[in-house]
Amino acid sequence: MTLPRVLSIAGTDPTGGAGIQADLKSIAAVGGFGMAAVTALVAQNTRGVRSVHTPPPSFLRQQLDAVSADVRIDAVKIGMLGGADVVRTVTDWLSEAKPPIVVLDPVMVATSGDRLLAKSSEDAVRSLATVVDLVTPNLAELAVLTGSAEATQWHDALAQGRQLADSCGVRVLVKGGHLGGPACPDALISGSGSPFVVDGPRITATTTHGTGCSMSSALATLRASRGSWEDALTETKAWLTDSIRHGPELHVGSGNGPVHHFHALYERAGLGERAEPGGLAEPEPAAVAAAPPAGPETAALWRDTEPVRRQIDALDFVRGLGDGTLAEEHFTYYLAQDAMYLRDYSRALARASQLAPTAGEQAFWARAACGAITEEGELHRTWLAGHPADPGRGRALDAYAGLLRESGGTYPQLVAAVLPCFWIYQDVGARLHARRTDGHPYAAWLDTYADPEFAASVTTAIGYAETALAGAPGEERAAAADAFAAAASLERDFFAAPMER
Ligand SMILES: Nc1ncnc2c1ncn2[C@@H]1O[C@H](COP(=O)(O)OP(=O)(O)OP(=O)(O)O)[C@@H](O)[C@H]1O
Ligand SMILES: Cc1ncc(COP(=O)(O)O)c(N)n1
Repeated sequence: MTLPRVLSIAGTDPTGGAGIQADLKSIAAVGGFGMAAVTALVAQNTRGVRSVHTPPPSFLRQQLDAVSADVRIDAVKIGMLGGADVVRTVTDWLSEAKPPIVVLDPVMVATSGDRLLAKSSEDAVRSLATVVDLVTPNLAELAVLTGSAEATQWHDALAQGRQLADSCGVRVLVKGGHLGGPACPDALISGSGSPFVVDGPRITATTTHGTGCSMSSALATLRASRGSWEDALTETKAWLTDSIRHGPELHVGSGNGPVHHFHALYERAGLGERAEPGGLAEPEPAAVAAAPPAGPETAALWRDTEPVRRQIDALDFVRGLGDGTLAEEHFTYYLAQDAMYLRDYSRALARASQLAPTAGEQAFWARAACGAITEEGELHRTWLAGHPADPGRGRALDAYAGLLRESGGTYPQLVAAVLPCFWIYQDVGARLHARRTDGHPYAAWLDTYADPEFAASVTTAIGYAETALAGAPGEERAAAADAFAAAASLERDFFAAPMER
């Protein structure tokens, strides 16, 4: 049988993990012949997007016509479109070329948090969704397409998928990649039948750059060769899960790395780094790495606080917390202060939710505000129940609470002020956790801050900070950078306080 000839219409990623480069690898990996028409040239890497160059839509049309005039196209995958005139060009071409299978991955925002579709073009993408066979939004894109808040629960995501399927008369793939928890389900929703759900484990690796691109092109290819969407999804899911799992073997980039599209082929050929004997080890080191910056703004914040972060690492308190030699008296004092801090911190997060410009950010900060006093607070309540202490508010605590109160003037400043408590904690927690020994006395603390779910929310917070800072006027941006630096120093003082009393 002829290999399916599959055309990707998408943007580029020069690091090869997302966009057209990922599409071509996916199509080849699952048994198709890949072709590509470029919508936009994107200067990006595994850490984020730097800039986008969009050639005239008439030139995209020439590319599309050149392909359809010569090649019988078995399936099309559409990815990044960038703007409404590009969406129109693709829609017009589809109505003339009439490819038999069309999958639309409605790319709007990259994993790094950078926008890849102008906000004003969201309606155009919604109309394009009515003329394709399958739409594969992630949870944030599903929320935009249905005009809802981003789903945090699987059943809400399914309800939004159903809403989109009904309103656009299209088949929808609801993807659980952005949900918390150990599972990563995906579901096909169409017509009035029940969803076709394929379960998969969540891999604790950061190699998830381009998963949406890879998935949609593999689905287009396998739908063409297998003949049913259900079979295509089942096969795509198994292949993609393994590709994410093997991603860390590639060592590409320091941000969210690519998946290993050809892991099975390379393994058979004995190429590249091999999986651990005895099976595929969960990539622990990737799971405990510090979250990367989301772009130039957060990269600058992180770089400028390096000296303070080194001081934190050198503190006796932090060293003792890491190797378990810290006296209980100091840990108890620290946790008692931290329990009070979390109440203040939660109020600052709630204020960030109040000022948030988008519903997604509003929900995220509100959840974080709640989590600070419920989940994180639980750790404190459990320890302090067995180690009663009533030390009163220390100086470092008051200074930190003061900074959080005073930084509430603008959204970028407030987000910058709350960010170190996410980012530095995850960085310190993850590195200490990596050296954690059995029977460690402070294991519960280390586990909380090295948790992949916490790491995911840190990445989200960094992404929101990047967007807020990038869009802020110069003066606000400077105030935000000051707030981040001040909060980082107060993190250091807070860790130093128990032993300096
Ligand atoms: N950590 C993970 N472990 C296992 N599967 C994952 C993980 N992250 C994403 N996936 C899977 O990858 C596919 C793409 O889902 P996701 O929700 O990440 O899409 P996306 O956000 O569009 O992707 P992209 O990161 O390219 O924008 C889905 O099948 C999802 O279940
Ligand atoms: C050209 C292009 N298309 C799509 C994505 C989304 O992929 P991700 O969300 O994994 O960054 C991207 N980064 N670049």
